[in-house]
Amino acid sequence: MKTFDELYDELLDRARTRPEGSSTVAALDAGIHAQGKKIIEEAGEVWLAAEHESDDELSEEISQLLYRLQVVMVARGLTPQDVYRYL
Ligand SMILES: N=c1c2ncn([C@@H]3O[C@H](COP(=O)(O)OP(=O)(O)OP(=O)(O)O)[C@@H](O)[C@H]3O)c2ncn1[C@@H]1O[C@H](COP(=O)(O)O)[C@@H](O)[C@H]1O
Repeated sequence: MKTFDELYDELLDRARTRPEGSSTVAALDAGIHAQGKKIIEEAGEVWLAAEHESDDELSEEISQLLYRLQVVMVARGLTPQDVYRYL
């Protein structure tokens, strides 16, 4: 179990250390266009899960969307604080 901020710190560390087999390193290397497509894909899955699936399945889809948003944050050099100031 981890918080949004803890996941962000983990992804930042992956970007810096580039460990073998990291999904995050692969996603960062794929570029902003591919990262954006993943956001759209996961957002669609959240929508479908909200209409048709269980709370557990919806929670998992939301976690994947949060992850994909964080990949773009890391790629663009945004911190959680950059985002929180608009909440
Ligand atoms: N929370 C996530 C996470 N959510 C989703 N994903 C990635 O998204 C994939 C699932 O998304 P899809 O439904 O698109 O699956 P897919 O179509 O089969 O995947 P692709 O073929 O498109 O890669 C997973 O296989 C992961 O590659 C994640 N990858 C990593 N994390 C967390 O990020 C941290 C760093 O992970 P690594 O960079 O892999 O070390 C760890 O805490 C992980 O738990």
